[in-house]
Order: sequence, then C-alpha cells, then structure tokens
Amino acid sequence: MEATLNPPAAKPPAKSRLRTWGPLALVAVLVALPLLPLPNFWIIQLNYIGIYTLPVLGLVLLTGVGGLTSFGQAAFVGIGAYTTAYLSVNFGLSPWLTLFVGLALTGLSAAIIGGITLRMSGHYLPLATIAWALALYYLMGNLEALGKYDGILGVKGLTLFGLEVGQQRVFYAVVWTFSLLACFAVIRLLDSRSGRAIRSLAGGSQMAEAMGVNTLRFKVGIFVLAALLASLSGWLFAHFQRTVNPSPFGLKMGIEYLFMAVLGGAAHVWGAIAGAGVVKLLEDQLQVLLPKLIGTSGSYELIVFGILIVLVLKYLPDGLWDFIDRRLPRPQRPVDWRDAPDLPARAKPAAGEVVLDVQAIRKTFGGLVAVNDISFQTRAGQVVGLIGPNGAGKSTTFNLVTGVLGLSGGAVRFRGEAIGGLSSRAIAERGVSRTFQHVKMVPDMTVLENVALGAHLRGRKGAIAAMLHTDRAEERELLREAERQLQRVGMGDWMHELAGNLAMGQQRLLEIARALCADPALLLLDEPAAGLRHKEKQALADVLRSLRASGMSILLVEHDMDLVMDICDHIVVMEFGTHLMEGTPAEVQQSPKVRAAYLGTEH
Ligand SMILES: Nc1ncnc2c1ncn2[C@@H]1O[C@H](COP(=O)(O)OP(=O)(O)OP(=O)(O)O)[C@@H](O)[C@H]1O
Repeated sequence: MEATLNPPAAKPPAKSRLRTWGPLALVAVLVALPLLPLPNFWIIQLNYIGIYTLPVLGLVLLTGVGGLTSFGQAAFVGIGAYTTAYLSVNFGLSPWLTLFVGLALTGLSAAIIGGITLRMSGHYLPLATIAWALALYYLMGNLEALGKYDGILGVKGLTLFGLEVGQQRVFYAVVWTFSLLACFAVIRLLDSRSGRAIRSLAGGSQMAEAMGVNTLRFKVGIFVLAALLASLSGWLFAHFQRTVNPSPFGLKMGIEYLFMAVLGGAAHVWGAIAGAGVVKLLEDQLQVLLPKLIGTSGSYELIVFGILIVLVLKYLPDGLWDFIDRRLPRPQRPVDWRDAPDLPARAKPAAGEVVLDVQAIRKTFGGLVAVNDISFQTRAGQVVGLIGPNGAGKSTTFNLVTGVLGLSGGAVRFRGEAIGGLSSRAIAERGVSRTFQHVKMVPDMTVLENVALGAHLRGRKGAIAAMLHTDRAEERELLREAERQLQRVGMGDWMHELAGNLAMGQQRLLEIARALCADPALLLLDEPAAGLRHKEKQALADVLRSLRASGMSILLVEHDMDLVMDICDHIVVMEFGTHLMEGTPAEVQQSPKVRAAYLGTEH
C-alpha cells in the first residue's frame, strides 16, 4: 500500500525565521565587537569566554542532550593544555602540531575512560567522573616532568602565517573562529541520523536499541567529542596564558563548567556561549566586589554561585537560553526531500510464509515462571493476537521475542533463523520492529524526526559526515521515508509538531510509523489501543488492516477485546504464564475456559 504525499508544506511565517536569524545576529555581534574601540580588558574577557565555550559546548552535547553527567570536563582541558605546553617548551614543536597530538591523546584517554565508565548508570557515572577527574588532577600535580604543582612556564604564544596571535584582537579572531565553528558543527550533528540517535539516549536505551541504535557506541562517541572540544580549549588556554599548572583543570573547574552549561541552557548549543559569558563576567565582578563588601579576600564568589545554582535549578531548570528560545516562534523545517529516491527495502516473505516461530519459550524470575512453554506462529499477512488477564505473561513473551529479556528455555525463530539470545538491536536488524506499552519517544524532537529514528539502520552516514554536511542526500532519503510512513498511518499533517505535544492516540500512531520506517517483516504492537478514544481505536484498526493487506505480519498484545476480535486472524490466550488455548476470534469468544480466565472462575 503506497500513500500519496501531501502538497508541500506552507512556508513558515516571516517571524518564525527569528530563530534562524538569532544565531546569525550573535555571530554578527561577535564579529563587530573587536572592531569597536573596546578596552583590551574586555577583549581579553571575551577571549576567556570563547575558551570556556568549547568545554561547555561539550557538556551541552554530553549532559544536556545525551543525559550523561560529567564533572571531569576540566581534566580533558588539562590534557590538551599540558600536551602542548610540554611538547612546545621541551621539544620546540609547533603548537599547530601539538594541537593534534593533544587531540589524539585526549581522544584516546576519553575512549578508554568512557568505554569503562559509560556502562554505569544512575549516580555511578557522575561519581566515576569525579574519581577520574581527581586522579588526573593529582597526576598533573605530582609528575616531575610536568613541573608538579608549579606547572610549566614559558609557553609561547601562537603564530599564524608568521603573525603573532598575541592575547588580544588576533587571538579573539582565532578563538571565536574555533568556538563558532564548533557550535555550528554540533548543530549540524544534532540535526542528522547520528543526532537523532544521540537525542534518544537521555530517555534510556530500550527504545533506541530497539530502533537499532548502538547506544554504548553513541555514548562513548559524544563523550570523546566533548573531550576533544575540551582539549582544543586547553590548547588555546595554554598559548593564551603562556603557562599551565593543575589548578584550572581540577574538580572545582569541572563543576564550574557544568554550572555554565546548566545556567546557559544545557540542551541548547547557544546556551554554551550564554553560560560561559554570564559566569565569567559575574565571577570577575564578584571577585572585585565581594572582598570589598566583606572586608577580607577569599573566593566568596563560590558562595554566590552555590546560591545561584539552587535558584537556577528551581526557577530556570532549562537555563537562560531556553527562557529566550521558548519565546521565539519555532521555525518549520523546509521540506526538501520529496524528490529523494526510495531507501532500499528488504526482501519480504511470501504471503502465508511462517515469519515468527515461537517454540516452547520459558522465562523464570527467581521462583516465578512468568512464561511457561509457550508456542505459536505468525505468518506473513496475518494478525496474531496475544491475550490474557493481567500478569498472564504477554509482555514478557513480547520481550523474549524482541530480545529485551533472555530466554530461560525454548527457541524463537524469525524467518527460519534462531534469534533467541540475540540483542534487541540484532533482532531489529533482521526485520523485527516494535512499539511500547508505555509510549517511548523523544518529546522535544518533531514527529518527523522521531519517526526518522526508526530508519536508523537504513542509513550509513555518521557524525563526521553530519558535521561536514556531506550526509544531506541520505538525510533527504530518510526524511522522505519518515514522511511516507507518517502518511501511511494518517499522521502526515503532524510531522512538524513536537512529539511531546501529541495526544495519546497520535503518540501511538507515531510509534507505529517509527516501527514501519525500519522496513520490518514482523511488527510487534504492545497494547496499541491503551488510552485511545473510540474514534482513535477505529483509526488504529484501519491502519492495522491496511498493513495486513500489504503483507505485514503483526503480533498484537492487547486488552481491548473489541479491537482484538475485530482485527485478529488468530488468537493465542495465556493465563498464569501458560498457553490456555488458541484459535480464531469466534473460537476464542465461545471458549468457556477463556471466559472463566477473564472472570476469574474455576475451569
Ligand atoms: N522483571 C521481572 N521481574 C520479576 N517478575 C516479573 C518481571 N517482569 C514480569 N514479571 C512477572 O511476570 C508475570 C507476567 O508479567 P507480564 O508483565 O508479562 O504480564 P502481562 O500479561 O503482560 O500483564 P499486563 O497485561 O498487566 O501487562 C507477572 O507476575 C509479573 O509480576
């Protein structure tokens, strides 16, 4: 069944382009500032803000978008700074060479540290970042070769085409070129196949893995990228300050970077500049003002920062940039994919062919046998219903088929291949796609982007291609497919809406469109009618009928008996983890055993 595409979306109203102009205005201001007769003090302050923007941008990606909290960003700034200082002072190497050595060293350290710590979740990850941040700090402070706590003095300034970069206006041009390029690269990254995968990480790995996203690889990837941005900042810092010692790379600074990200707006790229700017300027003013007020010198600004963190978390939890951003109209993505070619599709099973063959599967949780030797089959072009009272073991069966849970016994074959024991990502790769009992989506991505996440495995372009914008042809193919599947479930008019704004019925259709984007041969729907109104259920039944007509094999777990009896070709009934009976809807309806199971009477 092919759907026709909507006419091109209307052009966004003029005022909605404010967001597109906003960053350009920011760039224009940054270009104009050094041309103004500003005192050098202010240029130097702006240079610090540019240097701080880079590690904070890394935290926007890692913490704000990816949901991974790190206190260790300053340590990576230190690796970049110490590498260039050590090599340029002791071996006379060019800073332009040591930059790459620093990046390589940082990337390697981050890949090793990330590979170990990013498997942790909850509080363990931030605690682990504190541990290795402290370890790196004490390493820098105790190594003889790095000058212990005195550090390395006499680092030379940068030169560019024989020109002294110095610490003022030319340095300003260099630092802000790097910072702005990094901002635009991260924006491009987030608006891509890899970006959608990264944006799905914060919601937990189950949905992302079911869409074929290798979540650990993406977590390590953004951790390394954040560390590389920090390393670049360290390189600039060393040649700006002309000296390095451990104190700017300790845990205190790691916390300060995190504060900059939270204050600026941890999920917004431009929030990195806002956060770095406000904290740096505030810190300078407070360092002068507070000792005068209190009468003794000391780091009193830290007390103010502590109070500010509490206030920001309470009143502006999404930061300063979010406060502005929410007041600007949201620009609509220009529709440029309608003439893109089709994505390659997998060979589908012939009508009536056995797609899923479940043989005596079993799952035990301690002493409880949640699924007890359940067997059934689904064929191409057939809707099989899996029903039973609460706690019967339906969701567990579903999770065994999709690889979320491991089998305690039995076998699952998909198109003849044993898939029991494979990860949910590997099962998704083979053509099994699913929806969730409790809808899992990325609320601050558009409907179209959420659905395009389902086509993750059908694209190849990675993060570097996204940052260089060489992924656009593939991106158009993915977005075209996403729109096609949205049309297929009747949601084409909603593609530009934020997924978080949808009603429950639409969210469930979004999940079906996302699952279809993977080009599956078997679709598993976990209670798709839960929370839907009558009309929405009818729309859902129409969609399922048309999918069946297109040859799709569907396994449906559902409590809504009207829908089940209306749509299913074959029904498997479970009770207390066991197979109660199976048959056509009419046979199931007439079964006294089934009625007794639902009414809770003996049979
Ligand atoms: N991770 C788990 N650990 C321990 N017990 C579990 C786990 N998951 C499910 N169970 C138990 O297994 C049994 C079957 O649960 P399951 O969620 O599969 O039933 P269900 O038929 O899907 O129920 P519902 O219709 O309420 O969703 C229940 O007794 C449940 O408490």
